[in-house]
Amino acid sequence: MTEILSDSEADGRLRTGWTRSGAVISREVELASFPEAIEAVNRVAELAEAADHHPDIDIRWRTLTFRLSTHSAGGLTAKDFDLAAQIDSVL
Ligand SMILES: C[C@H](O)[C@H](O)[C@H]1CNC2=NC(N)=NC(=O)C2=N1
Repeated sequence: MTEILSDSEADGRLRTGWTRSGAVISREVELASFPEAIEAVNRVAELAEAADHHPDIDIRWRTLTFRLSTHSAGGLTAKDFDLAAQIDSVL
């Protein structure tokens, strides 16, 4: 069972570009074009499958929003911050 992080633990792990709202962390990013945004989504999808942890993804033309929370645990866990770091590495 993955442990839920306290608010202060979560804030301490928050990466630049990400914000926390309750039990969710999110990052918005604007790519150069719609096809580039879709390619970015595909890179994130590969990472998510490998990690068996999946972000909610909002696609609006070339702006993407990634939201992470560990639904099964009902809060933020290390899995969210690990995947956030991986997402950053492919954007
Ligand atoms: C069995 C499998 O580990 C779970 O269904 C995973 C899949 N991806 C997931 N992704 C996210 N964001 N939260 C989860 O709780 C979750 N659970």
